[in-house]
Amino acid sequence: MKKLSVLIVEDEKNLAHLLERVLTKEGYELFLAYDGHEALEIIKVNKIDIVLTDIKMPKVEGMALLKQIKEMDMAIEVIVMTAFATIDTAINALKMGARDYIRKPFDIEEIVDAVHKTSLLVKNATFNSAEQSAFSETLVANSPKMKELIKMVKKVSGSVANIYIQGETGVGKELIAHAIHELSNRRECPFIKVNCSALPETLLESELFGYEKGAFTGAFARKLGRFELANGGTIFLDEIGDISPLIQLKLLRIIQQKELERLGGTQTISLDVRIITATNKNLETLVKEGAFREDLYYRLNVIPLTVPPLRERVEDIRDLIETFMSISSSLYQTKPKVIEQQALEALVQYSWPGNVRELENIIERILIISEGESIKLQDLPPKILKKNNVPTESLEAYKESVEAEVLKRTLEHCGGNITKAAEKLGISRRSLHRKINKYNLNT
Ligand SMILES: Nc1ncnc2c1ncn2[C@@H]1O[C@H](COP(=O)(O)OP(=O)(O)OP(=O)(O)O)[C@@H](O)[C@H]1O
Repeated sequence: MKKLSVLIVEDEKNLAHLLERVLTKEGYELFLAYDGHEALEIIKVNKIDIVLTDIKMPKVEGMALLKQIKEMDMAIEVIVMTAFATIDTAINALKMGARDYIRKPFDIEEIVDAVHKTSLLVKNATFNSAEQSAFSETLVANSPKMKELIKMVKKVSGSVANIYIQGETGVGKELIAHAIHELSNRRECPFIKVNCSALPETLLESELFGYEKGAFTGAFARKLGRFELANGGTIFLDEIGDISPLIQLKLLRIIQQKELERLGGTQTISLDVRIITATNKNLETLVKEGAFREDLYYRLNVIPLTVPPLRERVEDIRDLIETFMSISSSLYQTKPKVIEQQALEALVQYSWPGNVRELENIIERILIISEGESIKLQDLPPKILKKNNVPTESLEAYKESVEAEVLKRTLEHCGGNITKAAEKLGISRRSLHRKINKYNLNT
């Protein structure tokens, strides 16, 4: 973590240098000013976290300095030092926003303690605002339905209860699960995601619960399971509706006993993991059909959350476009485009079966292939234009134009290196060669 910076404002040079030496040793980055003017100049051009200032000083007096610092940046914490400490000056300083005051003469330890205490506050504030902005910058939630959901997310993030997130494919279930973790007091521990539908039963079992060396043929070394890795934090089990009866039973045991044993192991490991599950299937129906254990369903579904489909929150579309435009344009190093009203209206009318992920993909493609500075109706894919009666090229021609453009950009990005480009595109070198010939990209 970056060192916190402390500015000492003190006209007694010997004292200023003594404080500088001691606080540097304590791990702070130090700045020195011998009067208030100098202090303000330093604050203007440097990122200062804590100011330690004398009250009686030439030029700008300590109280006036405190006022100006707070006007410049409320987040800077100020500790005042004074030889004339009456209760009144102390109270005034605190009223004006000082964090602490210290009476002169003081022990050096007193100053170090006060700076340490204040630095904890600074670190917490920085951390919280970083989390907060990470949360709000990436997660668009302006529609009434999303605002309601976010309200719930904030409410439940503080509890330890298991959460079950429902919602169609691509609505943002994982993003919400992550937000819950980031807003909880588990944020400093891991957030571990497992896609339960991606692995066959035995692999999923060892992935989740881990195994000891020799537990089965091929278990050459101990492997820690995802539950163990998530200890203290959150595990996000995506596509939970797809887990087999055996895994359902093991999961139920873990939730009940709050401990696990690795496969082939005898040691019991205590677990403190919050479980967030998600699925775009209807888990209740699976329970009714006997495919999912009812007792497990109730354990997982302590707090149910539903992420609404995009068609029910079209108010978010404009901001989502802006978010994806800015992500993609920095990825492809191109200028972001603005959306024209007609095009926005067409997007609002579309049904969005693939939800936010589908919008994300469309914006990425438009940024790559469309030429103008803005997104026009004609730039939208045929499936969206169909409803708007806009004549357009055939689907095949459209697909090919996208493919050619993606290949061209990737090749450029990889400096013409076929192996790298093929790897990036997830296709074989042979197939890339064929496409290069097809689209005449050699020249
Ligand atoms: N509200 C939102 N604001 C910004 N981006 C979003 C929002 N919702 C979803 N996204 C983005 O859309 C994409 C799909 O979201 P995510 O993977 O969270 O959906 P999901 O519901 O978990 O999907 P699946 O059903 O396939 O598991 C991600 O890239 C995510 O960052």
